[in-house]
Amino acid sequence: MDSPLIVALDFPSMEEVKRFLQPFQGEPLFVKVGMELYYQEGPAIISYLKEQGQQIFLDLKLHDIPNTVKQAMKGIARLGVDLINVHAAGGTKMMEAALEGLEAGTEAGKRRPYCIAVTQLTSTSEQMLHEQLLIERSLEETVLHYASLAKRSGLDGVVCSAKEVPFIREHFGEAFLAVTPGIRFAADEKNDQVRVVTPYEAKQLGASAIVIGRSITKAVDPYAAYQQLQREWNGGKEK
Ligand SMILES: O=C(O)c1cc(=O)[nH]c(=O)n1[C@@H]1O[C@H](COP(=O)(O)O)[C@@H](O)[C@H]1O
Repeated sequence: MDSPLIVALDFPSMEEVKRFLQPFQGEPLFVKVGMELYYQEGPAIISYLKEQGQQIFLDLKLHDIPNTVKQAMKGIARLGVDLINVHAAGGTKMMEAALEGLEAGTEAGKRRPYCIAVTQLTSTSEQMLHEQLLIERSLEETVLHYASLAKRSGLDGVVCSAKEVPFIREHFGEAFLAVTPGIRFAADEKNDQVRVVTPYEAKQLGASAIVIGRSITKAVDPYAAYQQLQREWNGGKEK
């Protein structure tokens, strides 16, 4: 992945995406298209963003029986996105099927999209894990276990909080991608996120890439906020 700063385009329409991207003209980004945008605009939004030279993380968090995921991934690979995700909770057979589908749908001679597995959503707390999901192990143990399932299935990495990246690095090395949402500037609201870190901390903790939405998209000046993101990632002091 070329750029480690992934901006979540969590907008309801292509018009709003165009408005947001206006100040970034001529500066291709790594963007994430998630459920809100993709379920409204479909493959057309991917074509548009590719024409604009953007790298694309298509965040659809697939989680279904292996055959359904495999067939869906064939179509996703044909869209020509750079990165896609599944839920590790789907298990190793589902993750292996995801890769088979991606390989089958990728044009000959091209690299298949990178595929990473969501471990525990960054909106999940340890308390929620125990009380709602009835998982007795600690959050770190669970993330590590799901990461080992992803690794065993041949996936390229995981989605987790930057807080868990040191454990991931210790067990799976530097090449295994650790893509981390739940990113906020120090002064920002957490909103629905729980396991939150700043861009500066995420870099220090060893994240491969960070995913950031509202701290940029809802900023008074999104372009200035993106520049702050770049500064922090490059070692600038937090404010
Ligand atoms: O897979 C994801 O991208 C994802 C996984 C996760 O555990 N937590 C998480 O927040 N995300 C996504 O990352 C983005 C975070 O957005 P903000 O909270 O606005 O920065 C959203 O689009 C989420 O859907």
